[in-house]
Amino acid sequence: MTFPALGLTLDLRGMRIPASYRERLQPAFDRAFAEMRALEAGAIANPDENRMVGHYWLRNPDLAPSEEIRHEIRQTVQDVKSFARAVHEGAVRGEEGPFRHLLVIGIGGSALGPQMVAHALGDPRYDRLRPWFFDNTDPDGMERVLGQLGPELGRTLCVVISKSGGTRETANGMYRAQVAYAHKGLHFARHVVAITQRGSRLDREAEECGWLARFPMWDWVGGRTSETSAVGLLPAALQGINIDTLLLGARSCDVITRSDNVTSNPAAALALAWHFAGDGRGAKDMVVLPYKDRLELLAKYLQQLVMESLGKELDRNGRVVHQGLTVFGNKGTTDQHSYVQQLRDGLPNFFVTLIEVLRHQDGPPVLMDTGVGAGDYLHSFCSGTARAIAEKGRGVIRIYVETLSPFTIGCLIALYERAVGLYASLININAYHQPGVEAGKKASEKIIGLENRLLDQFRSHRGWPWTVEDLAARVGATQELEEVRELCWMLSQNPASGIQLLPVREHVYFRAI
Ligand SMILES: O=P(O)(O)OC[C@H]1O[C@](O)(CO)[C@@H](O)[C@@H]1O
Repeated sequence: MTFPALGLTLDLRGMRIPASYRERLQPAFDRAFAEMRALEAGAIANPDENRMVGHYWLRNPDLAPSEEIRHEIRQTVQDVKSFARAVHEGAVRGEEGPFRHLLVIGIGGSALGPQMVAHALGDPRYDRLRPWFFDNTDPDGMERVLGQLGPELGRTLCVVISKSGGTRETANGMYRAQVAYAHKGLHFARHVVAITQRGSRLDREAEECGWLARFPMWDWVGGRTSETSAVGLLPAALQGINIDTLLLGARSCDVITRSDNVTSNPAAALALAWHFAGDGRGAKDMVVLPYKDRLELLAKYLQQLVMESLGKELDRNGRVVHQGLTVFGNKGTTDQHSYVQQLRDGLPNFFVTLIEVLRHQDGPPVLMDTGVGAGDYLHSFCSGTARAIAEKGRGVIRIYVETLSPFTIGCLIALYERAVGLYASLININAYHQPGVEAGKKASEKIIGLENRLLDQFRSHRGWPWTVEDLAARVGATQELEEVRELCWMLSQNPASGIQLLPVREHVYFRAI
């Protein structure tokens, strides 16, 4: 199927989907289309959290169910653009001059979209602000970024993004940044904006401390579908990317993927292909291989969009189903020299999506010694790999986009958002909550609590050599012996903790020095 208005072609012939399979799924598709219509009209499509699901409104506010929401969306886009303009013109500037760098602090849906878009559309040679990211609580990762920013911190604008406003990794990133500014005698508040829900902890801090600006997130936008909200738009606009065109790409794709006809709706066709490949149970993994360096982070972005949405224990009727669709991939042709060997000859537990950008570069190509350009090779490897994999009976989806631009990126984002939503309806799961993520968060809080109790114990008995068992007993954690052992080991490997490991014959002791 070719969509000239999108500059996009989807070729599913390599999936060999029998017409009878589509016909069998037609009633499920009819339901999925009806559910999608209801979702776009403002139904509580995320009943577990009692929320509407409104990412499609972000690029077409007229669709939103109330005037208040329509106004907020429009106003936010205006505010994003005015703020970015003021930054670019130097009207809003850092304490040491006009902003030249952008440090985005966020995680998951509050980082992956901005990272993917920055990588796809930016260029350090021309970016208005150069983007950097804290997307983890890894101190070494943060130091590496700060080290590179070095003397430029006073010309670095931080964008702290957290829908909930309470995500620990993001709070740590923000705290580390605050310390860095303070260390240089700079005021953090004059170099930072927040994107979060009104009234969240982050929002309150931003307001109380007089940050440069605050932009809203809403409970009806999920993190993994937030690229067309301020979460994605503000970093992109600051970098100098045309966000109107990105929104237009998403809106144009929405128009086409709103069709009720599976054979002419690329998102529905993708959902059909995923269903066929994995028998509606995710039995086959989805390998995403864009043949384009700039799209290297697309698979990582789609990994969250697809796996956090579809990886669910229960269906919407509360039955245990253990659903999901595993996504991985980096970029072609590079991956051909890595795991593609297995794709052709090994376990047939996957289907592959090859994404090709037909225009290779803006300027004229440098011809290779063979008389053609490097991009011609990129095409030949993509096409050759598609054939080689298909020859072995493995499923191949091909997506062609004419050029890589803000329009195309908006279009790809919208295409996959809709495909995920339709597929979730087909398999009867709620794509818009993520109950599983909470378990890990709660467990980690307990471990931090245990670490604090251990440190208190160590500090109140400096020099005393403890066995793990004795320590666990002293802090009331005899049931968590493994956690105590891991913590002591981890602390002893970080000299700043002041905890030492003392091997004495066959025993291991730990002590505070
Ligand atoms: O934007 P927040 O609230 O900081 O959350 C970040 C990410 O964390 C998650 O809730 C999962 O932990 C994602 O769904 C979300 O994108």
